[in-house]
Amino acid sequence: MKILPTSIADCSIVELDVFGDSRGFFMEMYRQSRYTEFGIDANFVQDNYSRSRLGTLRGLHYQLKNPQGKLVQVLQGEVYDVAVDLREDSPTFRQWTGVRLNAQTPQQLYVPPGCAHGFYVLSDSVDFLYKCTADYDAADEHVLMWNDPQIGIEWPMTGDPILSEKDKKGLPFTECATYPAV
Ligand SMILES: Cc1cn([C@H]2C[C@H](O)[C@@H](COP(=O)(O)OP(=O)(O)O[C@H]3O[C@@H](C)C(=O)[C@@H](O)[C@H]3O)O2)c(=O)[nH]c1=O
Repeated sequence: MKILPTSIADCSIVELDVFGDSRGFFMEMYRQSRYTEFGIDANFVQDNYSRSRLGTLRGLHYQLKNPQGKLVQVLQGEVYDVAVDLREDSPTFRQWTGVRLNAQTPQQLYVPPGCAHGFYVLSDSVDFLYKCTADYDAADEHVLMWNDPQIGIEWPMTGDPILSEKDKKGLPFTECATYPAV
């Protein structure tokens, strides 16, 4: 296992060890003690699985009162995965990072609490699995507009993305509540 930094503070790429043999392969997808040892000291309480079709964009989501750290991974297909730092006291406040995640490369992205998260689907379909450090709370969910010009995410996209009704109503950064400095 290896941890690679991204341009966002505390947001890291996790490279997983894969053990291949004549039967196929084996990999550990999460072991709390190892992640803690490697600096991802998180207590995950919920696992989510979604399937999305080509051209779908989910996000950019965050919970304000109960922020969720997320450990995300693609089981089938490929996405462009994005985190936007909304922590006012972070050195990378207002910045974004994007990483291609696919099933062929055994990688995860750890998105710390205090970031908005979203992904864009680059393959015919995507199976997306992720762990969260806080329970989902629909009443606490906020959506940052995926194409906010002030954030300026460079999505590798052609044409208009497929969005949920909720994500179509995402707010521009200037109207989004952020995480105050503590
Ligand atoms: C996220 C979530 C949704 N749901 C329900 C609510 C709704 O009826 C249905 C679909 O929800 P959504 O449209 O919000 O699903 P989705 O757009 O996939 O939401 C997810 O997007 C990615 C980018 C994230 O970062 C996640 O944290 C999560 O917000 O599933 C739950 O029951 N539990 C959950 O944890």
